[in-house]
Order: sequence, then structure tokens, then C-alpha cells
Amino acid sequence: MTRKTATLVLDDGSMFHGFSFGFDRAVAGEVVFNTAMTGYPESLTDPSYAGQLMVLTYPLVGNYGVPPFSIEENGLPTFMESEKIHAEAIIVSDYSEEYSHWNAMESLSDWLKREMIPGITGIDTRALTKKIREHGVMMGRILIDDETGMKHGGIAGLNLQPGSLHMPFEMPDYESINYVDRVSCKEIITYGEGEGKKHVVLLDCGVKANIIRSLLKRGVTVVRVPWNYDFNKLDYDGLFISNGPGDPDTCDEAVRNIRKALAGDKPICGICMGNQLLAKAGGASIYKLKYGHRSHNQPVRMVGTEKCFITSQNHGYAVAGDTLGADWEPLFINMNDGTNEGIRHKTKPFFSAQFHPEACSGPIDTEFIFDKFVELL
Ligand SMILES: NC(=O)CC[C@H](N)C(=O)O
Repeated sequence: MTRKTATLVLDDGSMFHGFSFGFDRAVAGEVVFNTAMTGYPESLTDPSYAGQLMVLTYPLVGNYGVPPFSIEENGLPTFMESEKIHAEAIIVSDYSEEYSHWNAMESLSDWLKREMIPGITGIDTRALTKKIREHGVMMGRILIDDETGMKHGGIAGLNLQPGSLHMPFEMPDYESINYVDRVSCKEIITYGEGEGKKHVVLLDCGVKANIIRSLLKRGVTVVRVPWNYDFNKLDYDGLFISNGPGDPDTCDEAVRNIRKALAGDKPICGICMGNQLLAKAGGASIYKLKYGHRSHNQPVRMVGTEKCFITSQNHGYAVAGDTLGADWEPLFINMNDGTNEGIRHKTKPFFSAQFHPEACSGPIDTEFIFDKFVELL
């Protein structure tokens, strides 16, 4: 089998040559690395990866295949975190077309092709990751060789399709794009309705299925609303703010609505983007981390205790802990780099986590966050 060559070109001009194993299309995005050893079906369908080229540092990828896209009774996909792949592309060291797993239905390559998502293999992902760690996250583009293997400009395998070095397509300005608006639901969706159940408004900034499932498991009705919907007009018992892609500073409409809710006493909980938006509504500011936290083994300490939890994470921005208002305090701190990993209000039932207690994939140490929230309703 002849494989098309593919090249990752970083914003600083450096190039990494490999082979295409996904859909042959030029794409651009923010290049981020994830050090988890498993979980590519969940990570690729996590809407928080919209606009990003996902580098997996675990060297062998694809050997357990891809599960089917089956839908549960509650309307949620069983094995995926949303209805489609949201990452712009996947970059690996050693793609395995051969796979074996009890629920595997197809190869990663076949899935990527069907969803029109590029994948490149044969990349020195250690060298790439070291570069990103030293320089910070960078934009990058993936260019695919054409059928004839034409070579242009001295760079093997680059053709003149839009996106080549000769006809550069516009590099997206990751920070200014409101990716949340692209991935959020467009209308209200209700899950788990039933007599006498508490109603949780879920502000959908790009919610992962397992967040909804984690709430439903605890016997509440989930009313999923678009990210910029003014939920304050609804009759509800608690507010849950989801994860989501991109820069939280693009979501001021949501921040304004959350701020209105802060005047009341109904429980509020947030995850990842939800933590950032809650912090912003409370007056704190957000900054961009050099290369983010994306893994299954981020240790966080619960402030005021000696308890450490191992958490699943996927974020590039963080709450500036020293900008929290007088009514707020840190709830979790990252034990690797000391950054803020969650906040809580000093007197009201408002709290949030920067990590992913719903896991999927990753450790489930912090699932108790859902219990706490539902107890407070
Ligand atoms: N998973 C998320 O919710 C990510 C939040 C935000 N987009 C960040 O990168 O920090």
C-alpha cells in the first residue's frame, strides 16, 4: 500500500514529516499535546478540542480500534463524548491499523476518513512535544501530498492545494474565534424528565456526554440550554456549566447570565470552561497557560486538606487565583505547577473544577463533585 506523505508545519516554521492515515485534507489549528495512554475515541469527540490539532504522546495509537456510534435510551452516545469528531486532526507516532477490542467496530483510520478528519503517523511526537513545552502552544497546519506525489518548493510531498506553503489559507486566529457558539446546542434539550425531580439547567458550552450522564445517574432532570441562553428566566433548582472549546474571553454573554445567577442562592457547579466562566462572573481573570494540561494523571490537592486526587484534564487556560474576589477562595490546586484547579464561594453553594470529574476518559477520583452538587439542590 502506498501511503501519502503529510507534513505538520508549525508557526515557527519547523516541519515534521509523516504519513497520512486519515482523510486527505489540509487543516490548521492550535497544536496541543495530550499525554494520556488511552481514550482517543473520547478525546476526539470531546467538543473542547474544536480548533485544535491533537498530538498524542503515547506512541502506539489505534490498536484497540473504534467503538460503534450507538445511542442510549437517554439519547446520549454510549462510547463517544458527542455526535462527531471535534478535533481538527490527530498526530501520532505509530498508528496501528490492526486492532482488537471487545467493542471495536472499525479502525481509527476508517473512522477518521468517514468523518473527514486528517491523521498523521510517523511523527516524532516526543520531539514535537518538547518543542511545544519549550515554546508554548503554537498554531500549525497539516499539508497532504497529492496523488502524483508532486514536490514543490523543495519540500517533498507538498502540492499547490489551498493550504500549501505556496497558497497559504488563512491561519485561524484561535483566540478570537467563538468555538463555543459552533459546538453548543441550538435549542433546549431536556433529558430524564419525571415527576418530582429536581431541574438542573446545563449551560452547554460544548458539553461532553458523560457530564449529562453523570447528572442523570443522580436522578435529576437535565435541561440543556445553548451557551448564550438567558436561563435566569427558567424555573430551575441548580445550574451546571459545562466544558467547552476556545478562549473563555469569547463567552461574555454567558458570563453576564451567570453573574445574574450569582445574585441568587441556587447551587452552581462548573467544569473546565464552566470553572473559567464562573470565575469570570465572580470577577476573576483568566490567562493562557504555556502549553496547558491534557492528560489522565494531573494531581490536584483540595485546599485545606492533604487530599490529592488524580484527575483527567484538557485545558489551555486557567483562572488567575490571585484575582479571585473577596467572596471566593481556591478549592483545588495543581500539585505539578501550583495553578488554580477550582474555586468556591465562601458563603453560597457555588463551586467548580478545572479538571474533568466525569473522566471519560481518565480516573474517576473526583466523581464526588456530582454527588456534592446534587446533594445541594
Ligand atoms: N475542556 C475545557 O472545557 C477547556 C476550556 C478552555 N477551552 C481551555 O482550553 O482552557
